[in-house]
Amino acid sequence: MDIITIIVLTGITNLTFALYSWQQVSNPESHSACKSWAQAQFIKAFSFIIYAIALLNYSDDLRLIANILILLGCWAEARAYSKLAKTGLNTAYLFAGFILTSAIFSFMHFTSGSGPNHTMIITASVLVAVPLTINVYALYKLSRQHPGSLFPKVLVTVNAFITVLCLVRGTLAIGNPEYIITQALFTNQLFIFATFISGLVNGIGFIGFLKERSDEKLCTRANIDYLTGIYNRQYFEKLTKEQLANGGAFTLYFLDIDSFKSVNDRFGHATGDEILQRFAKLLLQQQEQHSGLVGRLGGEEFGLLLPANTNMNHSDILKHLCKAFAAQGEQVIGEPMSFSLGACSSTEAYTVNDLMRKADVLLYEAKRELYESE
Ligand SMILES: Nc1nc2c(ncn2[C@@H]2O[C@H](COP(=O)(O)OP(=O)(O)OP(=O)(O)O)[C@@H](O)[C@H]2O)c(=O)[nH]1
Repeated sequence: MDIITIIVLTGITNLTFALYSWQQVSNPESHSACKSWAQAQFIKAFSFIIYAIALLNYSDDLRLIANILILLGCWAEARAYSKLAKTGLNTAYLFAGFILTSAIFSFMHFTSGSGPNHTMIITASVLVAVPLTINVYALYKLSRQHPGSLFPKVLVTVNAFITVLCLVRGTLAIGNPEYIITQALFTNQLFIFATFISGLVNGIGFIGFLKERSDEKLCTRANIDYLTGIYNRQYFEKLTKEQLANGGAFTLYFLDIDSFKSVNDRFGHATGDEILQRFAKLLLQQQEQHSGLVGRLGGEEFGLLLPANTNMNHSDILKHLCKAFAAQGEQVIGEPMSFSLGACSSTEAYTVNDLMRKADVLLYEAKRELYESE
């Protein structure tokens, strides 16, 4: 296929990906890197179209502009991948990289003689390989962060491939005046075609990864209690059921904050919310320390599942929780807070419903005793 046709096709591919990811920017589940990536694709699409026009019109000035835009697009893409993988690479450094590579490119452009020539192929190939190497680094980090996902692996492979291809192309052009972009050399055509295919795979990989992440976020959100950030009743029940089905030995505790209505009535709903959040935080600490499981069952009622073989006695864990919650109450409302509990061991129930019902009955009895003693 003709080189200019492939360049135009590459531009159209970039434009399609740019429009798609730009549309995703408003999706609340989407990643902030989506916007940077869309910007990079717009710049690349524009630059390839300009490049094709420059070659058709034999315009050196347009070719310079197109090449600088290609460099900008590549650095913008490196910025998007750096954001995605949280490499910590500052945008200012990446922008400085763009300015430096553009300055080198412009200098080579004006000193290498008119028209497309092999010196410019060497220069462009080496300079574009710099942001591409940053892409490879960022995407390698991303694939380490998401070992279960195929998309970062595809992205790192395709970016590594195109980086090597750039360097091979640059090396082939050294000392070979025949090597000009418009020449129908097989390796030249192959390079342009490989760029097109890589751009295609790159876009599919990025969009696939974004989609996977947003699905994951939605799924997590559906399982999390909005106020406290811990599992909601439905998911807590599901995980408890799984533990029971797997023959796990544990005790399920139902914890209910005492006189919570009066906190709302006296100090306001926002203070009540804060108490709930602080209690959930204390429970989360127990989950982490003792490989347990916590969830908000509704209102001011929480579930805590502790494995039978914790490194600390269950009653000591609960005493510690009581003390910590009383202290939180002192801090927020100037009075100690307390909770009542009901418990059921996995050896005393066959189904999760049975387990929860037994814990609930004991919790109800504990509450009754509390009111009788007051
Ligand atoms: N601030 C706040 N209050 C909530 C939330 N969900 C439920 N509540 C309130 O929690 C209160 C629960 O009242 P009760 O069931 O009587 O609980 P209590 O006052 O702790 O009484 P006992 O459980 O019997 O000790 C109600 O006033 C609900 O409006 C929430 O998300 N935030």
